[in-house]
This record gives sequence, structure tokens and C-alpha cells, in this order.
Amino acid sequence: MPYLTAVVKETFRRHPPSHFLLSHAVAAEGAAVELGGYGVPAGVHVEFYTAWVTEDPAMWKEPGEFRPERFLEGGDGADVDLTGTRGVLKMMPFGAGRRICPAWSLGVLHVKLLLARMVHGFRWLPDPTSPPDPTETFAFTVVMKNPLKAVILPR
Ligand code: HEM
Repeated sequence: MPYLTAVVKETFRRHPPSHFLLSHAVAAEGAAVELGGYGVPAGVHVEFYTAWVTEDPAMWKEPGEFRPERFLEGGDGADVDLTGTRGVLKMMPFGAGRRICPAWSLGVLHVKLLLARMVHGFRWLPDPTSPPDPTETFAFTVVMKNPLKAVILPR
């Protein structure tokens, strides 16, 4: 289970379904909030492009690599959680704070359960005529540009 959890976390880091959060406005009445050294007045909307955080080589070793081991002990993601509330804030696939996705735990649970059932029940082999291609494209969320094709055999 720890490795499965690491695979799921690495998937949310390397291939987050959303690259940005919903638009959030500064709520403080009449006061500017300081953000990264800038004063942001009340009512002004701030957009967070969260994918840049997980692509930043200052935060992640070789961020372009899909490497679940980074979320195991000693890895550069070992202290990171998906809600951005524990350890260093290095990824937020569901947002963070009071406007975090209210279904974040449901989402994680479904992805883990689906993946566990898929690898428990079947062997997944690459389709020689169409190997897996991680290229992404923007739909409503970010999806695979070329859908996965595989040879699936019962275990
Ligand atoms: C893997 C699955 C999912 C991902 C990656 C995801 C991601 C997100 C993100 C990034 C936000 C924006 C947070 C922000 O603006 O700070 C959000 C908001 C939201 N999500 Fe999800 N979500 C997922 C599944 C779901 C599901 C299954 C539901 C409903 C059953 C849901 C309901 C919502 C709602 C209602 C909001 C708006 C919350 C607000 O504005 O206060 N999400 N989600």
C-alpha cells in the first residue's frame, strides 16, 4: 500500500487533472494582503497556476520524471501531503485552505481503489502498435492527448 499511495501522489504531482485553482478574491475588508512581496487590495482576484509549483526544479528533483519513490522515506516528497497542510507546501492538486476541493479525500480514495483493483485483477502490457504516451491536452480538465491503449490479461 505505501508504494500504491506513492504512485497516486506522483500521478497527482506529475499529471494533475487541474493546472490551476478557481479564481479567489482577497476577502479582508479594506486591507491589502501581502502575497510574495506584493500588496493585493481587498476584492482583487488572484489566480494560482499550481502546475508550475510541481514543475519547479527548485522544489522537486528532476520534476519532469515520473518517480513514485520520491514519496517514500528519504525522497524529496516524503513530507508532502496532498492537502498542503503538512510539511512544505510543494503541491496542491485539490487547492489548499478553506476553499480546498471538498471531495479531495473521495477523489484520492477512488483513484487508489480503482488502481488497486486494476493491478490486482489484471496484467497490463503495452500495446506494441501504440505505446503509452504521456502527452497531455486541455479538455475541461487535463487529459491524455492520446488515450491509453494496452493489452489487458487476467491474472
Ligand atoms: C481527482 C479528483 C478531483 C480533483 C483533482 C479536484 C480538484 C479540485 C480543485 C483544484 C479545486 C479548486 C480548489 C480551489 O479553488 O482552491 C476543486 C474545487 C471543487 N471541487 Fe474538486 N476535484 C476532484 C474531485 C471532485 C469531486 C468528485 C467533487 C464532487 C463530488 C468535487 C467538487 C468540488 C467543488 C464543489 C469545488 C469548489 C469548492 C469551493 O469553491 O469552495 N471535486 N476541485
